[in-house]
Amino acid sequence: MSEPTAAHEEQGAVISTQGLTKRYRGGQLAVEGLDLSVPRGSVFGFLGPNGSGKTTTIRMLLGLIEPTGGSAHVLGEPMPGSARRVLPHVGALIEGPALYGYLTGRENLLRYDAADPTADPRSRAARADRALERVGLSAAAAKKARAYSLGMKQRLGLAAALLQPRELLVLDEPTNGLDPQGMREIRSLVRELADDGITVFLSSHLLDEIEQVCTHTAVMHRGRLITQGTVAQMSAGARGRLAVTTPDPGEATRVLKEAGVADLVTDGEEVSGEPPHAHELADLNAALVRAGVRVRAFGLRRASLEDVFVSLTGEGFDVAG
Ligand SMILES: Nc1ncnc2c1ncn2[C@@H]1O[C@H](COP(=O)(O)OP(=O)(O)OP(=O)(O)O)[C@@H](O)[C@H]1O
Repeated sequence: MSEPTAAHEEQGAVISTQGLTKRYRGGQLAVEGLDLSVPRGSVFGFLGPNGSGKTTTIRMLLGLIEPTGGSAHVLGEPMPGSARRVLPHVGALIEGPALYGYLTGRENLLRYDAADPTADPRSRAARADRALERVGLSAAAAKKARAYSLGMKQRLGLAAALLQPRELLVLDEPTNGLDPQGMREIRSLVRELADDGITVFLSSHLLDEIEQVCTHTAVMHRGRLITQGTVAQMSAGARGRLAVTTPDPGEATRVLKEAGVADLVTDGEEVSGEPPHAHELADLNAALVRAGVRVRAFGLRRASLEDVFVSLTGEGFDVAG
């Protein structure tokens, strides 16, 4: 087994990949030349439409499949070569947890714990109870898992991933299929885990989810990385849109067009467009008022990750890869 590669951890990267590539046997190039760097302590959102290569990347990071090119380091060690040493420090939840419906939540956790050869049986019950408490399932611990909602099942899966202390949690689409309440629960749980110092790497095809919970993000498109950085940097990098709310959208559109505002879109009482570089926003507002347009609200809307994606790929976010 090789020694930890200090260089990767020195940079503070919990996950780093260099030219990571996967071509499936059928010839499908699922991931191509991926250079990823996940800082320690981040909540890292791995974002991309369905089919963009997220699950394939996660499976390579966890050593479940071999890359066909490039390399990956997790916790400073090469994967899949050091999987046996690395994986005990990594909690993972991919493709929903495997649960026995006829067992209670607590019994399911005891089973998971018993499957871990390094777990001391004498402290098993205490570990299961602590994990249940951490994910807010103590009150439902004695219920059969088949009576759990999807959100509760997902939290039980997280509890299983948290039986041992972890440095890194890898979650593949953790809120997929959940109702809004279930989504909120998982998101707040992710924030709590991050506050406890665990680095969280989660994949999602939901832009607002990444904006709500993540500090950093990497955006995939057709197997390639198109950008990565902090969520704040990314939104700041893309230009926001000028948005005017008015009961006179027709007249507002005319005035704004004359003032050089491009890509004007009217949606009910809101007119939005690309703010012109040369213009002071105050002058635009003054022009509207001079023309008799009644302005209810006027301002720049922060760019969303969707704006970033569209500006980088020229495609909407709903594309199937
Ligand atoms: N075992 C496999 N054999 C062949 N092709 C595969 C295999 N698994 C995935 N692919 C293909 O690789 C590409 C990337 O798939 P992947 O599942 O990694 O994307 P994803 O971003 O995770 O999407 P989703 O959210 O839909 O799972 C897709 O075109 C998919 O059809």
